[in-house]
Amino acid sequence: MIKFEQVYKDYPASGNSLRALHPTDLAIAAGEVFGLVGHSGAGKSTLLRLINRLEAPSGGRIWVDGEDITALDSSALRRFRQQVGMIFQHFNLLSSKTVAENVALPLQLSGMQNPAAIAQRVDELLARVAISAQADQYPAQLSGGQKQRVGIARALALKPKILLCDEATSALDPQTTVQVLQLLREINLELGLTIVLITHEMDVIRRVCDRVAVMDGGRVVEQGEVVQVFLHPQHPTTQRFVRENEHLDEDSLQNDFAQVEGRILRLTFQGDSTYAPVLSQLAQETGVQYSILAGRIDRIQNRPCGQLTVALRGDNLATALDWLNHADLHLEVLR
Ligand SMILES: Nc1ncnc2c1ncn2[C@@H]1O[C@H](COP(=O)(O)OP(=O)(O)OP(=O)(O)O)[C@@H](O)[C@H]1O
Repeated sequence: MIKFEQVYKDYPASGNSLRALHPTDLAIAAGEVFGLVGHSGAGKSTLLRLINRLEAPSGGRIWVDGEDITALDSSALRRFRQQVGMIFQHFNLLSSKTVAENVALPLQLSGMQNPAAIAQRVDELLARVAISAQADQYPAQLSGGQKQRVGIARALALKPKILLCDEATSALDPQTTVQVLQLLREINLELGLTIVLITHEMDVIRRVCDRVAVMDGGRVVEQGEVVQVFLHPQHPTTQRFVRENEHLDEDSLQNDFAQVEGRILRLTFQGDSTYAPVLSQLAQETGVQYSILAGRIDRIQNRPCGQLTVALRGDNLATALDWLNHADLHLEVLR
C-alpha cells in the first residue's frame, strides 16, 4: 500500500545540504502496524512526514495505493492528505476549543456543514476513544492520555486509510502508554487502518507492531517481522536497541561466560514451547548438566517467547546438541 522507491531527502544546511534520508526502498502493507525505531536524528520523522508529503522528497518515488504521491498537484495533494491522519507527541490540540470542537474541526474544514451530522460523527468518535464524558472540557483540563485520545479521535474524523503516529506515547507514563497502544491496536483491527509509528522505544514496537524498520544515520539498517527482529537482531544498532530494552548488561554477561566451562548456547522458544520443561528433559535424556547464565520470558504481540543463555557440561555434549537441534526451539552455539 505504501511503497518507497529509492526515496531520499536532503535539507539545506549552512550553504551545504544534509542528507537526512539516504535512498530508501520500503514497502508497508495495507492493514499492518509498521514501526520505525531509531535514535534521535536517525531520520524517522523525515521518513514519516514524506508519507503524507509534509516533506517533499528530494528524489525517488512514493506510491500509496498505486498512486504516485510525489507527482500530485496541490488540489490532489489536499484530497490525498484527507486519507492520512496524524497524531503527535505533544498532541497539538487547540487550547481555546473544547474536546468536541477539536474533533469537529477537520470535519468542518473538509466542507461538512450540517451541524447535526457533525455532532453525530463527533459523538461516535469520542465514544470510540472513550472520552465522551470530557466532550465539553478544554485540553488544559485533560491528562496526557486523555489528550492523546482526543488526538486520535481527531485524526480518525475523516476516516483515513493511514494513521501516522509521531512519537505518540513519548510524553505519557508507562501505564497510559500501554492503554494508548492498546487503543491503536483495536482501531487498527476494527477499521483495517494502516498505522505507521515512529518511536525510540523498542517496547512500543514489541507491544503493537507487526513489522519494524530500524533506522540509523538516515538509513534503514534492518527490517522484518517484529518477532524475528527481537529474537534474532542482525545489525549492531538493532542489537543495541534490543539489549537496552532487556536491560541486559553485556559486560557482566561476558564475565559470566568466562567463568563457566563447557559449551554456551542461546535457546529461543516461541509459543507453547516457551513453557515446556526442555532443559530438564535434556538433562534426563542425555545426562548433561546445565547452568542458566541469562534468560527472559516475554510477550511479543501477545505471544509468549523466551530466550535462555545456558552453559552445558558433561560427556554427552554432541548428543545433547543433536537433541536440541531436534527440539521445538531455535539453537545458537555461542561458544
Ligand atoms: N527541516 C529541517 N531542516 C534541516 N535539517 C533537518 C530538518 N528536519 C530534520 N533535519 C535534520 O535531519 C536529520 C534527521 O532528522 P529527523 O527529525 O528525521 O530524525 P529523527 O530520527 O526523527 O529524530 P528525533 O527522534 O530527534 O525527532 C537530523 O540531522 C536533523 O537535524
